[in-house]
Amino acid sequence: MMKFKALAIDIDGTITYSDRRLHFLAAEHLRNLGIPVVLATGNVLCYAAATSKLIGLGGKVISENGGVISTGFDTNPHISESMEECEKAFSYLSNRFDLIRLDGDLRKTEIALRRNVNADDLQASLEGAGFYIEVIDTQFALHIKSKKVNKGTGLEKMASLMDLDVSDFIAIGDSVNDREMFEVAGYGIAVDNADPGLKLIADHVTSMSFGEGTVEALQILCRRDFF
Ligand SMILES: O=C(O)COP(=O)(O)O
Ligand SMILES: [Mg+2]
Repeated sequence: MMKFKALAIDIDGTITYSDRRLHFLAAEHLRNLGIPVVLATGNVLCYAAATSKLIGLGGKVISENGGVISTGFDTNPHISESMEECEKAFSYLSNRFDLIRLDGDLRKTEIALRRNVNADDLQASLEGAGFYIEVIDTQFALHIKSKKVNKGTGLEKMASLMDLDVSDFIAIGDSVNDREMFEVAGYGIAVDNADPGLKLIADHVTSMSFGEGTVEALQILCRRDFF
């Protein structure tokens, strides 16, 4: 059995309850795992970094769906150049839909929206408009994001910064924005509340949901010596 060297794990819907409250037992299991743990989220850097600090992890985070990557607290993040096209797509869509932006000016590389409109309708409206942009729904927010940037490209970048191969990682997640991370990691685990499409590409699906699913996954990984 190949030994994995690190874990990349989603935040919302994976180490939380359904209402985004942190699942303390999942956090404790992550803290005691004994290998590097990278938090990978669609949320902003300060959210990801604070979560890493409060859990007791080392500050390695992938935020904004791979757009902003940090290898530790108080280090300069790696920021993708994708906000300009997202802003153009947002302006184009704002003329057609009632869009409500989230996170104010905290976001550097993509735009998050309240889920008051349907992502598929926004995506359909962009077809033929010449944007290399996608609109995804994570069940927590809509994201207007570059197709060039995702948690998979973020994990590849993080792996190279950690002198690891991306296949050295196990990935755990719940949503459509975890797909590319599963595609590049060596092993992918979906919690039971996960998006059906993510479950189809996962190597394992837990029987439990949300944070309980992550506790179940980490117990299995440790019991079967995956690390
Ligand atoms: O920011 C979101 O929409 C969801 O965040 P997540 O990637 O941590 O689940
Ligand atoms: Mg999630």
